[in-house]
Amino acid sequence: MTTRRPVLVTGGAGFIGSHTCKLLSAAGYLPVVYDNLGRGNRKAVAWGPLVVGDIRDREALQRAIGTYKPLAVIHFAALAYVGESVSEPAEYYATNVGGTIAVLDAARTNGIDKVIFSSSCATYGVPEALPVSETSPQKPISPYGRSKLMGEEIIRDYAAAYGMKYAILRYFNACGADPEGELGEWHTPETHLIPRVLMAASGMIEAIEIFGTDYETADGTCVRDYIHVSDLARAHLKALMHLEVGGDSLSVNLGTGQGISIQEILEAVGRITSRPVPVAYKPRRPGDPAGLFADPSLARERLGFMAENSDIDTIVRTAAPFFGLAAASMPKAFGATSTVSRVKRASSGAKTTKKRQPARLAVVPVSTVSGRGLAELG
Ligand SMILES: O=c1ccn([C@@H]2O[C@H](COP(=O)(O)OP(=O)(O)O[C@H]3OC[C@@H](O)[C@H](O)[C@H]3O)[C@@H](O)[C@H]2O)c(=O)[nH]1
Repeated sequence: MTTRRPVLVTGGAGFIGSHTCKLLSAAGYLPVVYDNLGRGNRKAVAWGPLVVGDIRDREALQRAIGTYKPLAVIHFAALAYVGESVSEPAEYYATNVGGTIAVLDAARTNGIDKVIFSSSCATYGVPEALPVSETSPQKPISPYGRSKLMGEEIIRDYAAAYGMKYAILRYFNACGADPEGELGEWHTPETHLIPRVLMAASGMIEAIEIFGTDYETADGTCVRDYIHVSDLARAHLKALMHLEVGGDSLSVNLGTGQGISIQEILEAVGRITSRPVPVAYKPRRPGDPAGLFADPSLARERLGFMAENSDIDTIVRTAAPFFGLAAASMPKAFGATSTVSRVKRASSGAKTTKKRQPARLAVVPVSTVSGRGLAELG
């Protein structure tokens, strides 16, 4: 039996971390999860040991690294709610900046020279142009986004001074769930759009609140770049293998390059789950850019990474069972071609070029629904 090579995965009990651990294990690594379980889930740690510890606890980090001698650190652990970061900046800077420094110090003092860091499209703030490339100015507009940008800058300084190599991965909107049904998205509280739409479809919440229908987008709702968590996991594996063979440090976007509107997600959930989706229209949420999607070409060039399972049908079909919803039909195989193409735009206000199969359910477009009270889609 071959010995699996250990990798320390901070935040490995969380959404993206746990999916990455599953893939790391399949690829022959031993994911050693280091997580304080504050927002992670013990049950999501199934592919290697769990060390319960906080990233701000330098002694506990030293002990974990001393015990397992990982070849690299994948640093997911962070607080990641934009809104909460505005009301609790101290927590965000202590965890996301202070914790990152502690993780980097533990790595470098133990001779670990490979670090993969979870960054975010939130570091770009409101983009000046779309798609957002890595050369776009990073001007975050929330403490969360600033804490991630600070993490990036600290990693780059450490790499220059201490001979470390890094992969900084800027996620766009992570979503979906393990296609084998072993893992899902379970943030507490859940604030992200797709899980909340599924919660509304399953009756777990009264309605999905939609924040703004008057954006300068094709249908008035915000456009985002939703990338399947299994694609994100694969990008981490590629980044790790890139660093292991001596590849240079890199900072890349992880997105699909294509935007999809909230309205299109409502339609997809209604169609795929055959459930009505109660909607409550609300004013815009402060700090939301109208459109945000990635230029994904650098990740393709540097890592050979492209999103393969991030069409909206696959995202909804894999996420739905986690909310007690049966998808009307499951994908033939993970990676099956979507029946719904994504909306491609040169800018958030540009016209759409979409090719859709007719929805099985009558769907009420946002523009024809009263902006007040509850409306039902599907
Ligand atoms: O209940 C909801 C939730 C979200 N939304 C809208 O749906 C879109 C997506 O919102 P989400 O909260 O899921 O995701 P966001 O785009 O705000 O940020 C997400 O991606 C970037 C990461 O760095 C952040 O950590 C993550 O929260 C936004 O336009 C938001 O206003 C709703 O209309 N209703």
